[in-house]
Amino acid sequence: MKSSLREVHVTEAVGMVLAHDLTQVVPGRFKGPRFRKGHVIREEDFETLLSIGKEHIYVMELAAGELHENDAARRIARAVGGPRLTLTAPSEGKVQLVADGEGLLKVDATRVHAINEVEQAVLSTLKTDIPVKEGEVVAASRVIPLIYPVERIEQVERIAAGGKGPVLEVLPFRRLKVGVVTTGSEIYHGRIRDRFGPVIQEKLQSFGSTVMGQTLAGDDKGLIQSQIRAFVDRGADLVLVTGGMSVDPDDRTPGAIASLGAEVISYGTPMLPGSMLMIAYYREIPILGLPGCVIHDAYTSFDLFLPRILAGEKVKREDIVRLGYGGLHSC
Ligand SMILES: Nc1nc2c(c(=O)[nH]1)N[C@H]1C(S)=C(S)[C@@H](COP(=O)(O)OP(=O)(O)OC[C@H]3O[C@@H](n4cnc5c(N)ncnc54)[C@H](O)[C@@H]3O)O[C@H]1N2
Ligand code: MOO
Repeated sequence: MKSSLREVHVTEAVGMVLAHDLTQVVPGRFKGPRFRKGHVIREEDFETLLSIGKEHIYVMELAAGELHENDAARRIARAVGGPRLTLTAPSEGKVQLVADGEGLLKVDATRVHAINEVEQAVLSTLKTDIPVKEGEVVAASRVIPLIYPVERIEQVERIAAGGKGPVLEVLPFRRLKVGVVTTGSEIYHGRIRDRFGPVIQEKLQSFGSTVMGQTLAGDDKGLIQSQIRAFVDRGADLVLVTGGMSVDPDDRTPGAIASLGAEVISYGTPMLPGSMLMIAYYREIPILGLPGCVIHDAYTSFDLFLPRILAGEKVKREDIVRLGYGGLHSC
């Protein structure tokens, strides 16, 4: 049997039950459901219904193998939503996935693309690897028609289940102890005031991590190395080395980190600002060489990688290489 969708003029529809949400748009003031699915039409609704362009309403009977848009949207959202995500109730046929707490959003773009290949299924997400806050909407699902074939939803469900882990999830941030080694003879000798410390302190604090200490190393390679080692020995989960990242002969940070015996993932990142960033691992602890721009630019390559490190991910060479495309922010 095929579903039936019978059209009834609003003035004839008193006592009938709405089959879907009806949207009102008042530009600049309101966009949302004016009447909800399940609402029983009353005479006093006529004027409003006609003013939002609804001369007819629909009486719907679903056949076997068919789903109401709300149920279809709910099933897509359930199929893709992983840990630390909650679903909202459908509204205007749309279900939202909301972060339960702050963390790093992971989205499997390949499966999102495959799901959107399914005719008239919609899964719209934020981009992967961004930090999200508690209560933030990270994705939404819906289908375009009011009545949707169940076999297409089953196709969506197969795609969602056919990969490693969920399509979407939020990884919690770990609370790290962070050591800061500040290079530069101008800081060491007190010629200028250090401006890295406060910036780093604030960024880490906003993620719930703490700076366990900051030491000054001048431009002395041996001192930079011993201070990094000392932080690692004292249990640092991350060491940030500030300044001295450019090509000047007395900029010693990259050389100091490399000759520690650290595994250097990259010195140089195709994102601006932050192209002189260095990422290395020493005894499994991430060591980041931070360029001067971190002091004055609100969003650099450091801000892109920090949330991933806080979520416990190890940065790989390919993560860095891929940053160039779309990586020009400001410089
Ligand atoms: N010839 C080239 N020049 C530069 C290149 C390049 O590839 N070739 N890259 C540019 C980019 S991009 C950046 S970013 C900077 C990297 O600078 P550094 O990280 O080496 O920073 P410094 O040279 O040590 O200092 C630059 C500037 O910032 C002041 N500074 C440093 N540390 C602190 C601190 N803790 N508190 C306050 N101020 C600090 C320092 O005194 C300098 O004035 O290189 C570009 N140049
Ligand atoms: O590391 Mo540099 O900003 O690209 O500012």
